[in-house]
Amino acid sequence: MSVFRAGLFAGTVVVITGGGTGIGRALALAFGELGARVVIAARREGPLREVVETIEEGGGRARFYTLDVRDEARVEAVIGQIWEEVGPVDVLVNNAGGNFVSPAAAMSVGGFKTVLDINLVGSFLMSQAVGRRWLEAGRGGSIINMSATNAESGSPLMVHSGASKAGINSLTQTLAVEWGGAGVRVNAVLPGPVRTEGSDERLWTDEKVVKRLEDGIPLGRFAQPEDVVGVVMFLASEAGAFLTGSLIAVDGGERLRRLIF
Ligand SMILES: CCCCCCCCC/C=C/C(=O)SCCNC(=O)CCNC(=O)[C@H](O)C(C)(C)COP(=O)(O)OP(=O)(O)OC[C@H]1O[C@@H](n2cnc3c(N)ncnc32)[C@H](O)[C@@H]1OP(=O)(O)O
Ligand SMILES: NC(=O)C1=CN([C@@H]2O[C@H](COP(=O)(O)OP(=O)(O)OC[C@H]3O[C@@H](n4cnc5c(N)ncnc54)[C@H](OP(=O)(O)O)[C@@H]3O)[C@@H](O)[C@H]2O)C=CC1
Repeated sequence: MSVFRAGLFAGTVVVITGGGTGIGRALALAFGELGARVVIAARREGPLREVVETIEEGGGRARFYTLDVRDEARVEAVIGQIWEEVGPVDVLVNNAGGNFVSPAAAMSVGGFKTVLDINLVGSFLMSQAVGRRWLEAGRGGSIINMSATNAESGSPLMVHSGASKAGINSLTQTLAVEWGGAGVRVNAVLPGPVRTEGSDERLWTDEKVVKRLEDGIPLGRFAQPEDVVGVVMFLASEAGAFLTGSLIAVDGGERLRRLIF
């Protein structure tokens, strides 16, 4: 049961990239439960189809489109299709993301650019395709970018991810200012470590590291995808009507901890 009121997002079209797994999946299910028309988009059909079926089994409405957020032509085509087939988008959640652990000195420029392209360029392309249509139609909307706390701290072995998320924070603030007059709000959520399919496979593979990280989280546990949902709902709803350009950490206090004593 959601703490938000039933039907909060009825009549609202919400697009979530990377909505087939992890944080994006949790968001898709939550928006579906609150009445949104949920559109999820990522590369693999299997996880997307499962989420759409789960939402529909619960009485919600959802559909999926396959796309790579790095592919400008495909992004433009899919956003055009969504406008025609589902309706004008109200909320865009740029959640698709990639990361892997590598010492900076050993990372290929291809690896560095790959993560920049997915996280930063992908968020730009999606925001541009949706934002252009909002500006042309003279209607507002809400963009929520999935950043991370490594944007604001030194997180070794993630030089590509940290740089991309810092870029996302800047993108968030600039678009908030540039499009604010048109009624477009742009905010970012910064999770700390979260257990998800993608991160368990690539980042949190060593249980000793997980335990050490967990011991350093003031709220005493690792985040689950559901921990990120509430703040996104808040930002997407009328309760967030006067928030734009805000960067909100959701990390149980992890970023503040200094192990001195
Ligand atoms: C503590 C405080 C916490 C701080 C708080 C916590 C902050 C965490 C922040 C973020 C967390 C997350 O994002 S968790 C989300 C994790 N989920 C995901 O990553 C899902 C999507 N990921 C993917 O699809 C892949 O992993 C990814 C590599 C990113 C993209 O796949 P692609 O098929 O496009 O790319 P590929 O062709 O395989 O690879 C492209 C290039 O990258 C290189 N590459 C790929 N994997 C590599 C690896 N493991 N090590 C080295 N290099 C690698 C390849 O060699 C290629 O280099 P060249 O041959 O030289 O070109
Ligand atoms: N887990 C964590 O510890 C943290 C995660 N985050 C951020 O949260 C977001 C979600 O990550 P999380 O749920 O953990 O990871 P997941 O790997 O579970 O989810 C990432 C999703 O993004 C999609 N995706 C990846 N690359 C592309 C692409 N090029 N085009 C379209 N879709 C793509 C994937 O689907 P597919 O492979 O089918 O394309 C996948 O569904 C990311 O932006 C991540 O950086 C932030 C802080 C911490």
